[in-house]
Amino acid sequence: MSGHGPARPMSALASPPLRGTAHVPGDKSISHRSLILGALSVGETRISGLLEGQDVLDTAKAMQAFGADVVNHGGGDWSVHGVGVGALAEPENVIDCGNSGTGVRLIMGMMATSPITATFTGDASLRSRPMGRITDPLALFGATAHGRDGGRLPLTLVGAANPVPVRYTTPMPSAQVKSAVLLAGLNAPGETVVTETEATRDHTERMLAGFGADITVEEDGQSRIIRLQGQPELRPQTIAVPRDPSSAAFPVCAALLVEGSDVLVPNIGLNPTRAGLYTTLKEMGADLTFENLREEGGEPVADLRARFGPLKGIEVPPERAASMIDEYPILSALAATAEGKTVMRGVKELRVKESDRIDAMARGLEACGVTVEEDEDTFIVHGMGPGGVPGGATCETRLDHRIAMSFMCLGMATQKPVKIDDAGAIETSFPIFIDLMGDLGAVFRRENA
Ligand SMILES: O=C(O)C1=C[C@@H](OP(=O)(O)O)[C@@H](O)[C@H](O)C1
Ligand SMILES: C=C(OP(=O)(O)O)C(=O)O
Repeated sequence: MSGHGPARPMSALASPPLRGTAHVPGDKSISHRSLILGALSVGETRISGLLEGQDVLDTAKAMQAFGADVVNHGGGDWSVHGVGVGALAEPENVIDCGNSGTGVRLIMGMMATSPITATFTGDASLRSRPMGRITDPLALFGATAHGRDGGRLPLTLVGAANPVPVRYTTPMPSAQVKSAVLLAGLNAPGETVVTETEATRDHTERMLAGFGADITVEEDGQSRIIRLQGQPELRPQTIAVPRDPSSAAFPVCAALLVEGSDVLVPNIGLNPTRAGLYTTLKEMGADLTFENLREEGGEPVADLRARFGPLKGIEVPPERAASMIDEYPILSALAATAEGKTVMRGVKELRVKESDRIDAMARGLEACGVTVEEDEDTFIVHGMGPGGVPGGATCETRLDHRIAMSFMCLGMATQKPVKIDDAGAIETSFPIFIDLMGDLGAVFRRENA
């Protein structure tokens, strides 16, 4: 969907202690990949716990356009009858990936080595995001992209008729770039090798192995070399999607923000390539426990319990950035209520997300009375202590779900309410956010546009 209708302003008021259990939705990264790999397997892939956020629904629709049969059985249960590697149909219309960088970038990778052409677009946020980071490596396989200035959407990708395998080192830490190259490598004859110098989320590698691809990963510290043999026959799978640690971050951090809170967030995927926020919170002194640590579907899972308590500002090291890249907005909101400053280094990738997240958080926090400092790659928040943030501002959300949810959480613990100009983007990743937080005790108020 390339837009979400009229703006929906909303305010967060001071909250009583948050109490209860928060069942957050399925992991967004794994949900996209389940649909895409399902479409590339011959036969039926069954998925339970799929995230039914708009980003993933747009990917489901795209898979239909490429020839897969995607069925929603209700209650998070979906099935995909795939066409197989190398057998994608040419879409009859433009593929609209809405707000989703993951969706459009992985799908471009998926089709780049098939002899078909597709045109991609998205909402104003997605149309502003760089796609050259994907189309450059896809050109090495033989695909051709015709996009707007800077490789932006709308963009037409002409898949390679005679693809060749590729060796590629990702120039920035990006699981989307790595995954696009691996998905393209699936239909290239021979071995495609992707090297990353900083480890990023590894769901694509894990899931490709699960679907029967011949893939190996050699790790050397932070650096990883991934080798994939092209043209496998992928086997359909039964997938139980773990709950999303990036969504769990909101009820967890809200509990750490609001005095007297005690919240349980069960069944959270804690893949080490995703869990950097939780390490950071512990370093800040958070009362956070991991109960029932176990393994489910090849991913580590635990029940998180967060209780309010004093937090101190810390330095978050740059090498941790990839493992918590989507959590910096909520961390910066939380940091505003800690004692002392929180320094986040190595975070320039935040500038090319759904919005420039450093700028969006900086301007909103300043409007709420918080002192911040920034340069291209660093963000510093000066904490004002529990109850110390004035609030009383309207924060721009810029079509960015994580900015919207971060300011809604901050407003639960500010002296005056915090208003956001539009809650609409929250639907992309966490459609039940408002109700779930309300059930824990949060007080949100819809405002007039
Ligand atoms: O591969 C993925 O599922 C994702 C990778 C990350 O993006 P980058 O690859 O651009 O860092 C992350 O921000 C996004 O929410 C999901
Ligand atoms: C960056 C994000 O998503 P995407 O890149 O898929 O739009 C996110 O969910 O925070």
